[in-house]
Amino acid sequence: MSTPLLTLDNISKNFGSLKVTQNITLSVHKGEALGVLGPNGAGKTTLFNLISGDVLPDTGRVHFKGQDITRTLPHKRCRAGIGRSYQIALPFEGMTVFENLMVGAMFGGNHTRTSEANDRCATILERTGLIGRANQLAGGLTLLDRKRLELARALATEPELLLLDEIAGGLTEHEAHELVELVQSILAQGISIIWIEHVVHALLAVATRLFVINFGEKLADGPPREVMDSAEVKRVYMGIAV
Ligand SMILES: Nc1ncnc2c1ncn2[C@@H]1O[C@H](COP(=O)(O)OP(=O)(O)OP(=O)(O)O)[C@@H](O)[C@H]1O
Repeated sequence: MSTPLLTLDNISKNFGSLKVTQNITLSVHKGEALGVLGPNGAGKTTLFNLISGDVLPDTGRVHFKGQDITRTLPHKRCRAGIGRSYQIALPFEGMTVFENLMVGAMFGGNHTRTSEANDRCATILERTGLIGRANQLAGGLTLLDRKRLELARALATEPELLLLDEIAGGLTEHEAHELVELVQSILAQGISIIWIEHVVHALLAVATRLFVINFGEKLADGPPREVMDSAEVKRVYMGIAV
């Protein structure tokens, strides 16, 4: 098999006496959509923070495209191709939707010219259904549009690996369906994805593999159906006694 795009090798992280990530080993290959599941507080967002560099591990190594990035700063990881959305969207509220994207494109993208970044942002706004909101202030957006903007901003940084943190929560069925289609189109474009999501049916519509965490430890990693059918996953994640 080809070199993985991302590898976490035996990563651990404690916050004081709390063991939030325990000996996690994980690989993601180009073209994969890895779904991440786990109960509240299991350590899913911390896993993203360890990948994006917002948190540094106590032990273990992180590699991206074959390079050791264990101690690399977040902005450098972003420029290397790791884009992320945050669970709580915090756009620049006093800036327009378009300006928010431009910040991402100029910061993380590979554009030397503003006109290139402009074109790219317009394309992303079109794809994410935000083109009609381009000149609106981000602070006035609905929940769905805030989630779209969070994803659009991450896309503007031109990621090869996109980390999505609970983007479907709180959406109506129809809105979640639209979001799934958007994520599928991003995947089809060749961008690899890791998606933390409690809305399981949305996740299953996209994930090529599932990774389940419990108390910071890996509980399961494999094909989605197999993982969802596992007695241990049903017990821990869905609260079903088997
Ligand atoms: N910076 C921090 N300092 C101290 N404790 C933290 C910190 N970040 C996270 N934690 C704790 O680590 C544990 C795991 O948090 P994390 O946000 O990674 O879980 P999660 O699986 O994403 O949860 P949720 O599904 O509720 O979003 C929680 O108990 C949380 O309170």
